[in-house]
Amino acid sequence: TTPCDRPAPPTAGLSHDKWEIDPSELVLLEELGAGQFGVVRRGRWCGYIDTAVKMMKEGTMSEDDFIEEAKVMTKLKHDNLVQLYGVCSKHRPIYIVTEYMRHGSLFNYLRRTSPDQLGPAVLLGMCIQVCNGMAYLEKQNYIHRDLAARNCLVGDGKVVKVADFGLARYVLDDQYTSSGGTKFPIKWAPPEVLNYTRFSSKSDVWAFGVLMWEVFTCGQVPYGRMKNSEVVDMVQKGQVLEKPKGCLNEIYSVMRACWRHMPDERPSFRVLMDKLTTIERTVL
Ligand SMILES: CN1CCN(C(=O)c2ccc(Nc3nc(-c4cccc(NC(=O)c5ccc(C(C)(C)C)cc5)c4)cn4ccnc34)cc2)CC1
Repeated sequence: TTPCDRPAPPTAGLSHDKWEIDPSELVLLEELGAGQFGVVRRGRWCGYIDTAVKMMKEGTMSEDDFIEEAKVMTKLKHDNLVQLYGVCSKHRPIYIVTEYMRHGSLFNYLRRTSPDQLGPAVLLGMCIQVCNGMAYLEKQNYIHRDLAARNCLVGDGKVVKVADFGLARYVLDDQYTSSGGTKFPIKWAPPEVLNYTRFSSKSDVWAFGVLMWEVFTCGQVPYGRMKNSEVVDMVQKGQVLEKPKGCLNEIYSVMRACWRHMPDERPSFRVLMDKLTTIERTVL
């Protein structure tokens, strides 16, 4: 069903798949950047809804599998998830249409915003918002597979939302999908993913710990300029990221809990929400 106020034709309910967007309802505007799949542009839908439109470069993703999954993704609704509005899949390249987030990725926002605007309370608030979105995905038994500050987005009023959840499953580039590949997000991966590619909500928790480190360092790159192979050795040996400068011990302890070697010993996102909101309420 289209939000364009034109009354949908009587057959719409039957033939029209509600996750399918009619490209004639979309006006494409400026380019926002390029990612794993190609160009992303801002768009206007039905003349009034701001959107981000990923134009999927041919051969970069398994399109039919993704279009099947899009039906499920459009049902995932939470204030801290970037909402998938739908897809334009009747032409090539296919478009993935989501809500628009005006300030871009959390990673770039942290690096470009002056530190006085990023006090501990603001940084903790950002982590809590990501944790909230991830706790909803965990409850839906939905694994992100590439949680990182680059895959979270910032909107009006410093709202932070998790983007591109589950999309990693449809990338065809094996430099990205295999843990030995040059584009695999090694620095956000726990031992069981490095060794067995075993993804779970507990591997998302490990990545969330690294995201917390990215936030409390205001956008530094984890493990600096270390090579992927050196990071793998370090993680296998149980060495983890150091406490960011000025980061409260209570907050660093939560990061450390996310980096426990055994997945089952890591807290769930539900438990992380309680830990982080308790710190916010009592310490900050
Ligand atoms: C004042 N500043 C000026 C500069 N600036 C911007 O240009 C800017 C403003 C808004 C932006 N918003 C969005 N940008 C994007 C965007 C832009 C470029 C690339 C991407 N990401 C991708 O294309 C992408 C991400 C992840 C993945 C895998 C599957 C690997 C996980 C594959 C592909 C997203 C998506 N969005 C979804 C909702 N809102 C946005 C992005 C950039 C930010 C504000």
